[in-house]
Amino acid sequence: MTLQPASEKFAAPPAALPAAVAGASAPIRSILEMALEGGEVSEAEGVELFRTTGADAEAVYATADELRRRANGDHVSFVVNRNINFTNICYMGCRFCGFAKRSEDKDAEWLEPEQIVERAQQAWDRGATEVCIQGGLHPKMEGTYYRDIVRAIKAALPDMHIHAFSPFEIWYGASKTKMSYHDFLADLKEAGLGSMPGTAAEILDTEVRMQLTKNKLSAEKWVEIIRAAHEVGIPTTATIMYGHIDAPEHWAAHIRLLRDIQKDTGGFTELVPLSFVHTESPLWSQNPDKVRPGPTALEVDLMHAVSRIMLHGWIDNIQVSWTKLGAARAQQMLSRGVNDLGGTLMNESISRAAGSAHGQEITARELTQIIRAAGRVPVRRNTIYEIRDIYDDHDPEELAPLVDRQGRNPLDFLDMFPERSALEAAE
Ligand SMILES: C[S@@+](CC[C@H](N)C(=O)[O-])C[C@H]1O[C@@H](n2cnc3c(N)ncnc32)[C@H](O)[C@@H]1O
Ligand SMILES: Nc1c(NC[C@H](O)[C@H](O)[C@H](O)CO)[nH]c(=O)[nH]c1=O
Ligand SMILES: N[C@@H](Cc1ccc(O)cc1)C(=O)O
Ligand code: SF4
Repeated sequence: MTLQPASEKFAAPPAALPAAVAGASAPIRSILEMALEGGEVSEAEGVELFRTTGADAEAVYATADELRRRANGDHVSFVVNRNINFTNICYMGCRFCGFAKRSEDKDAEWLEPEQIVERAQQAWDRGATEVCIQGGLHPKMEGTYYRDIVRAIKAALPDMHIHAFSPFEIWYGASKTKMSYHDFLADLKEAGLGSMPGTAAEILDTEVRMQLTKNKLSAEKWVEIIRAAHEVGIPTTATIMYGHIDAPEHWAAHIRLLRDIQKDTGGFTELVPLSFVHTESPLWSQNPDKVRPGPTALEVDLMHAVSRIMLHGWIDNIQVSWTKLGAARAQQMLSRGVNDLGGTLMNESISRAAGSAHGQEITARELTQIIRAAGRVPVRRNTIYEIRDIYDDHDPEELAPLVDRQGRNPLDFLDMFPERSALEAAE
């Protein structure tokens, strides 16, 4: 991989301890001081940090904020992208998922390659640099469909970055075509796949996965596919879906596992903590006594902060998901170790299907306002975190104009998407 471990990019400058660390209890203070001196937080120490409250939790946030500042400075990034969920037809039966439908359901969807290309073209015309493509595991789909999608988009839009297909989809395509993960991935890369979402990770623990997904894609297979992707030169994101039947022990083990992989491959671009959205999730509605309705506010704060601390020097981009948390909470996460607000998305549907009400899209203008209001500098990036624009003019009225490829401001004409307006009107 060409991606360089962040530890080599940023030597840890000795700095004064954040004041809040002094207010922590002795055991927490010693873990945080060690982390601030460049030490590595172990899995057991991670669990301790996840269990903090009050002044201890404040010290964890201050440490995360300091490490974020050392790694990313004042920049907070985002990418202009569009989600294309080419089908929601899926029979895998993951119990947390509100997105999957059966073929006969009235809201079942299937997009042909021409329709996918049309959406990618509209996104390109609005200034998107990435399409983020994921779908259900349709029972009648050919394993070669994944490659067909990539080829069709690249033929029309050679410069569009294709960020697509979770390890679960790769497992499905490789099984259907009877190819090894390595060969299947190399084939996709050759067709033009740029990177992969590290979804389907959920909680990388066998017992938890038995209850969430009947272990259809095991933790070991998720890791094997991610390692194979990094090996063939496909970077991936990393995710953790938390706040259901999981506990701090699972979170610390999950994050340590991601760190171990990163030490070998350098292939992760970012971690995206995904709060479990319970409202329309069968997992919750069928077991409201045993399943938590998503993480508490404290858990959300700690997830972002402890991830930053445990991954420091290895995965230095911590993304908050505005679609799970909404804009206001996403902004608060900027003081919990977060340096990235993810994508504009244009058509978010997975969180919506699970009951989330934060809309299908956020404009780049809204993102820049959120970032500025937090006293940081908005930065537009591409998928692999190369900086494209820095909006360091702090007068909001004099924003550097964000202009699409036809010279229009792509951020202010949402009515170009009739399906969005119709859905939003129906809410
Ligand atoms: C819906 S799947 C689509 C791709 C592919 N079918 C898969 O499972 O990997 C993508 C991801 O959405 C997330 N997701 C699904 N339902 C969710 C929910 N109720 N709350 C939070 N995240 C959810 C999970 O992390 C899942 O891996
Ligand atoms: N957090 C969510 C994302 N994040 C992914 C980004 O939008 C982007 O694709 C990635 O950072 C690579 O550049 N996407 C979703 O669809 N839903 C989320 O909740
Ligand atoms: N975070 C994923 C994308 C994603 C996350 C959550 C979702 O519900 C859907 C998609 C990525 O790597 O790009
Ligand atoms: S999470 Fe993915 S694989 Fe599982 S049911 Fe939902 S769409 Fe299907």
